[in-house]
Amino acid sequence: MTPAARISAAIEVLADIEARRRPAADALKDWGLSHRFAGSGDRSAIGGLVFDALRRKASAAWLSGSDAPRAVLIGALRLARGWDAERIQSLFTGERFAPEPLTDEERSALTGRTLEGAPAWVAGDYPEWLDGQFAAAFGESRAEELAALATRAPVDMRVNTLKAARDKVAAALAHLGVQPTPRSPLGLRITVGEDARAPNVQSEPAFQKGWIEIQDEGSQLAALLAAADPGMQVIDLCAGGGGKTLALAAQMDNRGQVFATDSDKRRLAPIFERLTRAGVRNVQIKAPKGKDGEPLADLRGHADLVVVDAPCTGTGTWRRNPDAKWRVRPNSLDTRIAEQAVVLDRAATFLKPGGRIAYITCSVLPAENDETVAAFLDRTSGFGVIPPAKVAADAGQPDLAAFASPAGHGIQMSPRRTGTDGFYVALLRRTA
Ligand SMILES: C[S@@+](CC[C@H](N)C(=O)[O-])C[C@H]1O[C@@H](n2cnc3c(N)ncnc32)[C@H](O)[C@@H]1O
Repeated sequence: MTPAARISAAIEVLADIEARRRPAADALKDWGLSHRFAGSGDRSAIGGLVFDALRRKASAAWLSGSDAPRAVLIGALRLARGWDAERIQSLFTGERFAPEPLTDEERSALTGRTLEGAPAWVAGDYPEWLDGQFAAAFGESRAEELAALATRAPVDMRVNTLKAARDKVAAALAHLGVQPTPRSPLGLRITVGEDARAPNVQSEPAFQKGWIEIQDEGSQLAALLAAADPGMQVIDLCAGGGGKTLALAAQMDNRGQVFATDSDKRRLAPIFERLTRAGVRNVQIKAPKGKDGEPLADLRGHADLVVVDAPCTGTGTWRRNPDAKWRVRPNSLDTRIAEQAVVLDRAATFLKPGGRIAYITCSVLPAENDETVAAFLDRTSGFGVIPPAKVAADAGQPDLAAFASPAGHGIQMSPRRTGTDGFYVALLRRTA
């Protein structure tokens, strides 16, 4: 397919997402199935265009003066890819498979309109109903913070220290242009280029040998801040596919024990193969036992550390999942907040005196970060917050102390602040 034909296809997919209110991944998959001539390069280029348009949907519509899929894509080519009117026009020729030529209005919008005077939710590309939450999180800099969350994320990997050192892995992946991550001592990063196409890291021998896991630097830092030491008894209560479990086991150098569980058995499925590939030997998977059964009942009062990588809205990962930001609804936020309370109350039952809960989300909303922690502390005696500066220093990341959350209970990362996804981490110690 020509570059122009890919743009026409992306407009078609955006129209389908809009008309049928369906997830972008489903619309892209269907498009691929009904256009079998398109190769994998075409499909990934079209996906890149669609995701760039979703990242900048509100600001692109503002610039173009219309929220029609074609207008949004034109605006996004300018905003996300820095294309000028001439370059855009060179592809909008109306020739075979190319989109129709730019109209006079489209051309004048491209050259004349700017984001000056746009409200924060337009400049920052987020749903207006979340403005109060972002104002509480970031104050006057919320448009800049959210604009950073609307950029493309790099591909980050965590080096598995059970099997390899970072230098060795960097040498093995030199052909992908990897660089060390700025903060995590375990991370390597590949910056994604203008065409938004990321290399297929999973097909690399280094991946297959278990030297690396794909994990955002913020997620790596969250695991480091949890400070699991060799020999500890650790519970990973929301283990899901095991991203944090693997990081904790490596930090513990395969010594001590990690008990990994999740309320949804299906989510645990990938973990078994991942543990084997990574050479992890100190993890026990505890599948959930129906509605009321507690698979960790014999660990009550025993754990040094319970990691709660909580269910959340995922606002901190909008760079990677831009579709999600236009799909999040007030009732889904309420549901997540209720789940967070349940999981924190459950976590508290496993700690021995002096033990800690690491409460982690990939969200930047105070409602599911500081406010969830504050509500837990209000209803639970015998717990206190470990000051973020101490948490940061103990994990060998003193610079993160500068990013304390608004109420000061945790550390709030973000693309603009820390160059990572928007992870939140609070450490709570059982004092009695
Ligand atoms: C953010 S995801 C976990 C991601 C995972 N830790 C990782 O690093 O790949 C949150 C998980 O919490 C689980 N969850 C939701 N409510 C729960 C509960 N009450 N107890 C345990 N797990 C729960 C969900 O099924 C989901 O897998």
